[in-house]
Amino acid sequence: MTATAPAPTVRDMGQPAVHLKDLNMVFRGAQGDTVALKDANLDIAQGEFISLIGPSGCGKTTLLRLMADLIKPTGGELLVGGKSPAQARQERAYGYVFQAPALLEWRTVLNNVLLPLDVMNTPKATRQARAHEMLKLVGLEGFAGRYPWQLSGGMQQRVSIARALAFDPNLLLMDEPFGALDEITREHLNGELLRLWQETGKTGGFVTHGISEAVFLSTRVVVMTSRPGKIEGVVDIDLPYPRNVETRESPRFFELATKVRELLRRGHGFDADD
Ligand SMILES: Nc1ncnc2c1ncn2[C@@H]1O[C@H](COP(=O)(O)OP(=O)(O)OP(=O)(O)O)[C@@H](O)[C@H]1O
Repeated sequence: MTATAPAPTVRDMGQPAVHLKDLNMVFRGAQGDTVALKDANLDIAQGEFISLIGPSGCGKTTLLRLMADLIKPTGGELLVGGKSPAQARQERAYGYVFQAPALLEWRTVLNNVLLPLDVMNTPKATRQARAHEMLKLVGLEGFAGRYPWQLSGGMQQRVSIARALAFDPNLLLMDEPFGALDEITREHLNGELLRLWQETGKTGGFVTHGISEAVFLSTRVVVMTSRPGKIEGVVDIDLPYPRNVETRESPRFFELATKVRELLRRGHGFDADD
């Protein structure tokens, strides 16, 4: 399905959804220190969709994990919705989707989506309705009774997204959710994710290796480089909505993809002619 909802209102410059100021993350190890993130500065506005792109090891997952309070920064400032990541986590301000679907094989699709609601003891009367609503949102209402192993990889990731949205978080963090899928399935799911983002008005943080995917989905693409991991540049994606197959074939799409590619090449130390 292609996105048909009206363009979202982004860049609400009130309280940023995420605020990074000189953020640093150094992993200390027996073999020496790894500077996974150096002096990162970024504000993500409410309702934006930001992609993080860059070579392997440049700190994309680290940045996402910091936002999700899965690890603590070694320096700098990080606020999620104006609060510390720990507080944001307690208040269920974000949902997290991992690279692999991470579903419980012995629970049905519905019960996987219900899991966080069960754990948090959400009132029983609303739990089921909420889980069904989320499955509908990701286009899987007919699969509630199936088990994860009966679904394709793409469908499993949609269940993961439904589960991450169960608490109605403001921020949806996704770490290469479609990385293992074939190109056409990924393009289809990009369209679905864009629709979902527009329908829900969530703020999106998305890690990817795909330039097309990043440009198609995002309001801005954050290009990162490695050794040490840092933000090399940010590309504004001014493609109109709705975005669809034609969007990917438009001259502006190619211009923006080229811009992202040039920043990536600069980060790699390649010249334009290499
Ligand atoms: N828990 C950890 N302990 C030690 N080093 C770590 C840890 N997590 C990440 N690193 C190191 O930090 C750097 C950044 O890793 P990160 O996983 O954030 O990169 P990435 O950009 O997401 O890579 P990829 O695209 O391959 O997933 C790497 O050099 C990695 O080895």
